[in-house]
Amino acid sequence: MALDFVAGCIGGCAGIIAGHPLDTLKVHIQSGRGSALQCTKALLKGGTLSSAYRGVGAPLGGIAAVNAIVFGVYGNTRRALPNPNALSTHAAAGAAAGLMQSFACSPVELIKTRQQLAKPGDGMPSGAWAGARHIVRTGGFRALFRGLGVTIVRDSPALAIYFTSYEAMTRGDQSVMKVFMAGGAAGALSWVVLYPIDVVKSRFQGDVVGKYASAWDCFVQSVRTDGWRSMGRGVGAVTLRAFISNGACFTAVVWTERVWQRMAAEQSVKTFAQTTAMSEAVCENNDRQYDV
Ligand SMILES: NC(=[NH2+])NCCC[C@H](N)C(=O)O
Repeated sequence: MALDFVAGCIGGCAGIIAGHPLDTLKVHIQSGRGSALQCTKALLKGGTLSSAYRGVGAPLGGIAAVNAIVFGVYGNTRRALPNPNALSTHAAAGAAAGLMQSFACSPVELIKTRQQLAKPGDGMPSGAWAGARHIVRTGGFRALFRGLGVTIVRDSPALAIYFTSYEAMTRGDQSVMKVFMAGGAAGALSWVVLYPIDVVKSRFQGDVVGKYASAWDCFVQSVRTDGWRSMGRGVGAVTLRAFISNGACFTAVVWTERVWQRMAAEQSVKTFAQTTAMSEAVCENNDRQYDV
């Protein structure tokens, strides 16, 4: 359990760091800032590491909470179901995890999205906590949960697909290359299938002026003004991001598990040696005392 959590956190951080610049590109394309090429050029103009990582604080800071929920709910649901190894069980446990993590993930992504889209002079501070406080101050506590419903609709099926496809691809051999490829493919699949929902979510959460009354209204208005094609815009960026990010994530998870297990094994060898040395000392002492 503790291992799942530590590995999940290290993996999550690796995934975020590897994927954030492409995530920002995705959000810009989704929000209608231009084509993939135009947005890439505009973002590269920023040119610094700090502009590439603007908005990374909230996901990085929130990953512990999000992954505690994801891996906790996923593991416990799996074990509670009658057949923990069936693919359908992985799917059900993934869906449950996706539902529960949305309550943490949605506000985290709201702060991230607002910071990624912020322009100078918007008054949006760059730190994660300052960003949260700004949102609460300007829109009340409820504003922090704008987009919760659409996050649930995206992430329950997404995490079912994610865990089921990863499991199906890694049965048997777990070499680093295979883990990276399977993690990447599972991540990419989980994003591509539900992509239009993510477009609506980014647009809805990025809307600071209250243009959209609800996520549904955001969908209707977006299709009406920007056409159906707007629902697929940015899918290239998201696929690349998801592949790199989730490949890195699962590789770090498996690496952490291996290091942990090796440390645990070394520890038990040490404990065994200590116990043996101790009992030998006791024997010797007895021998001396009783003169045998
Ligand atoms: N569509 C999803 N939410 N898929 C689950 C993958 C989550 C993973 N942390 C990522 O950001 O890629």
